[in-house]
Amino acid sequence: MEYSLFCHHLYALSVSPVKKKLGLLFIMLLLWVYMLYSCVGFCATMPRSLLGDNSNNNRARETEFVGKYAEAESGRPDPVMSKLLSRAQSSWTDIESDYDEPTFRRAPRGFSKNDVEVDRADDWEDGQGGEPRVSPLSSFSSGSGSKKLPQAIIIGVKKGGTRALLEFLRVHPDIRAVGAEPHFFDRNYDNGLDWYRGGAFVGLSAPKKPPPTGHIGHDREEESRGLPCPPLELAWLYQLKPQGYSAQLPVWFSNRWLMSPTSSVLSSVRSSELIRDLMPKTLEGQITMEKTPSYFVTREAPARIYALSRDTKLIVVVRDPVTRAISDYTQTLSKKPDIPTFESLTFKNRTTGLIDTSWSAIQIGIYAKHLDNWLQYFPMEQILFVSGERLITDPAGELGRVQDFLGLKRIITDKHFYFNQTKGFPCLKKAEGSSKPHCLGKTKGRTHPNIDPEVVQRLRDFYRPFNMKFYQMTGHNFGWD
Ligand SMILES: Nc1ncnc2c1ncn2[C@@H]1O[C@H](COP(=O)(O)OS(=O)(=O)O)[C@@H](OP(=O)(O)O)[C@H]1O
Repeated sequence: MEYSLFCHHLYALSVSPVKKKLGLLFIMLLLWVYMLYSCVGFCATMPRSLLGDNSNNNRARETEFVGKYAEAESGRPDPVMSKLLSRAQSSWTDIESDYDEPTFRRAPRGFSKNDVEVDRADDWEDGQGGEPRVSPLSSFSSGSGSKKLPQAIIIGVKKGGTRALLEFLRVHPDIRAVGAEPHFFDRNYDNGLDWYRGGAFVGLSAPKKPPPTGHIGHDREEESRGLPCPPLELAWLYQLKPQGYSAQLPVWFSNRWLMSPTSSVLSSVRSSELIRDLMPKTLEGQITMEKTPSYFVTREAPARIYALSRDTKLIVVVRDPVTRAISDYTQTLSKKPDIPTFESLTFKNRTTGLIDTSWSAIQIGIYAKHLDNWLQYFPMEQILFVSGERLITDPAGELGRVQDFLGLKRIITDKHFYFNQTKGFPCLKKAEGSSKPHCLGKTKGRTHPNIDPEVVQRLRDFYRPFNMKFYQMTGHNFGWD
């Protein structure tokens, strides 16, 4: 019966020209609906960033998960997490941090001893903290992997050798590391998790609006190596130009976007004025890492990291606190040549010989005190102490310990290093993503000024009991005394 009805309709269509047209229209409509359906399916499989998926939905789902996790742990809403979660709702375009603002801009009252602690632009400026050497665009367009929050963090110490450790670790195929220091758990915590995982405008002068076309990422180091400017992944910028990026990468410079920046412009652009990408994409089994040495001395950092994940593995590169203090001072001196001498900054009162423990260069080296703060949240087994001294004399040995700690195969061995006589430090035979040898930049391994031996001795005496306590706590004698 149905069959004959269908035949009848077909017959009727074939005879009437009006019905013929109607039938044709109907078929076109069907085709159109089918195409629409396919397109919707395709869009759903596109990377969420391309779709501008900063949607509250996804964030809500994710934050709900983290929040529940934190709540379940404590049995009540976690205030740290609540703050984090509430901030995670803010829009991408609001992200503008004081990431790189040197203290002396904020405090025009002349030199403060502790400028040194907050003035942490060095990694960016020398390019060591630059972009991932593999263009993020490639992973973005291929859609391979996903951005994860770090499972392991190098939390300190400043001037301990943290950059060397991270650069060496990046050679491992199972490690993906953020080049720059995110400073999430100290300065940028209020930016929320999306900022930490994703990417952002950073710096004071970067505009809230994206450039008209692509975007940039560049640092001196990459330029000196002759690499092309790597574009940086930033979802909503790609939305503006989804077909790809231009080889002419615009740069925000002197309050405007330069569409064809010259190399001299690029080399003078402060990294804080670039658009940065944070977490790299990782594949299953790969570990995401970052390093921010100031975490170790940040009171709130342990609780914040714990709130995010109590399983985070922590690595601390420690170095003789006296040499560390001199290294710290040398860094400040390189930026502000007019500062007082190390000797005069060391003492509250030179005649009484009272050490000024409020000076961050001194304060950071009281490792036992800072470690105590971390042990309130993390067990000792979750913290690995790397010797900054051994990292120079036996990098492969220290890297072996780190790989074991991270549960990775020992892939980085002495075959990866050579000692560069000119640099005076071990360097990589091949850096990650390159076939060329790679030493750290000139801000690593500076020549230290000569310090009065009496002052050095006084500092050694000052640190000795704290060092002993630290050896006791870690179960390891670092041999500084
Ligand atoms: N392989 C290699 N190459 C160059 N430099 C090396 C290396 N290994 C360790 N170091 C030491 O690292 C010191 C800088 O430490 P950080 O990277 O932790 O500094 S920072 O806190 O990120 O500014 C730096 O301190 P200074 O010598 O005082 O400049 C170096 O001594």
